[in-house]
Amino acid sequence: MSAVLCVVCPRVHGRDHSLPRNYCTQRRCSSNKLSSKPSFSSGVSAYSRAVANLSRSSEERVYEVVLKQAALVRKHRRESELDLKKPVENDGTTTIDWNRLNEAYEKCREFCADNDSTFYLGTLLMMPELRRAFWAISVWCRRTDELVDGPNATYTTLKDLERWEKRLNDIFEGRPCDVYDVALSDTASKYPIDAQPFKDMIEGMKLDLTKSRYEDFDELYLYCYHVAGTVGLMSVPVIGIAPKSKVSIESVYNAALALGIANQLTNILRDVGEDAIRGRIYLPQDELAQAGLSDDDIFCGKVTDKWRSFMKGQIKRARMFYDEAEKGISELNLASRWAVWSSLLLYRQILDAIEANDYNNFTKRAYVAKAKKLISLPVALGRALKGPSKLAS
Ligand SMILES: CC(C)=CCC/C(C)=C/CC/C(C)=C/CC/C(C)=C/[C@@H]1[C@@H](COP(=O)(O)OP(=O)(O)O)[C@]1(C)CC/C=C(\C)CC/C=C(\C)CCC=C(C)C
Ligand SMILES: [Mn+2]
Repeated sequence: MSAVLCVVCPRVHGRDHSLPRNYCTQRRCSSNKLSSKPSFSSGVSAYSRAVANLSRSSEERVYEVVLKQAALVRKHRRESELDLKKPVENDGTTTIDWNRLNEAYEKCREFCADNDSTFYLGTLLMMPELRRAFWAISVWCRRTDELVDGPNATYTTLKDLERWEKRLNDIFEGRPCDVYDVALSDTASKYPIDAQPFKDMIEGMKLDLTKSRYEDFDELYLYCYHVAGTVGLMSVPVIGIAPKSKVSIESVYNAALALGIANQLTNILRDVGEDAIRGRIYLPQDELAQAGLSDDDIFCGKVTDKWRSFMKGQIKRARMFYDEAEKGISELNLASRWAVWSSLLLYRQILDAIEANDYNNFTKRAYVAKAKKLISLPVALGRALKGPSKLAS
């Protein structure tokens, strides 16, 4: 075993890199390191914490979130087994306004159908109760993104995002502010979802207000975690892990995280031209330089051989994250596997469309035709019907 440059992150690992994905194994190593460390809450100063954070890779920092989310699931399972967390029964003093709740979810459905048609199609393949939860989560994500990407984004300040975070706390504490929040508040009360990934998404949007370049993939990975990997972490507690699954909860969360990252890398590659118009380049600067490309080449938007070759590498990396995500889908509850497979297959096809456009993502939008989307659905169903892996991880 020799030290080899990682194909995904820019570091050198002492691992057998004949494995298709080494970053995952590397992540496991860091999990060992993390679990043997004293907890940060045990008297370490904020300064040392900041220094410790600087010396850790983005993957290590994100993996720490994964460990915490997995620990929460374990705690929730224990509590349910002990019957400590009985669903709150209505004692007659609280009246649930079912009409208002149904209206709220209906509003979310409309919003999701209008703004995120690919994910909306996926939700239609879920059971009605889960579908509603996903509409509520999806609407919150889209509205959060709109704060920094929507028509009024130029007026959004860090203060606004802080207010948005306070409002999130209210949602989780059962004090919804508007009709869409009513639905998310209800979803948060029904599923063991944690506010952390939602807060982390808001942090990602803060990055969008302050940052328009990413030095290397490590920086970009952290951005992708914030704006998209978080969606994977929000989703697992709603979908649930198959009772027969023998793999660790962490590995399922890792796969969900990978799906979010893969989707975001795909978004980035699809939107290079649109982002450049807004002065944003979500591509690793060091890799652009290695390919002999500069910001000006992106702003000029000329498809050259250098660009094609650079794009091939970026597409390859995005596909690796999809491969990582695939490994976890069969561990999810059967009722949602079809939806997850579909959304993965549909989104991944955008990468094929970029190739079909001869890598012109400056002026041509890569899109997947409706017929192609529909053909993917039975393929997704076939894959979904395969059960959890027999081997424990
Ligand atoms: C084990 C395993 C594989 C589990 C699967 C877990 C799972 C369901 C993961 C979902 C991952 C997912 C769909 C991530 C979305 C990532 C994404 C596209 C984020 C976008 C951010 C910013 O994008 P940008 O501004 O660059 O691009 P636009 O041009 O604006 O699009 C987002 C826009 C954030 C908003 C995200 C959403 C609206 C997506 C919400 C999706 C869900 C809640 C999941 C729906 C899941 C299914 C299966 C249908
Ligand atoms: Mn956006």
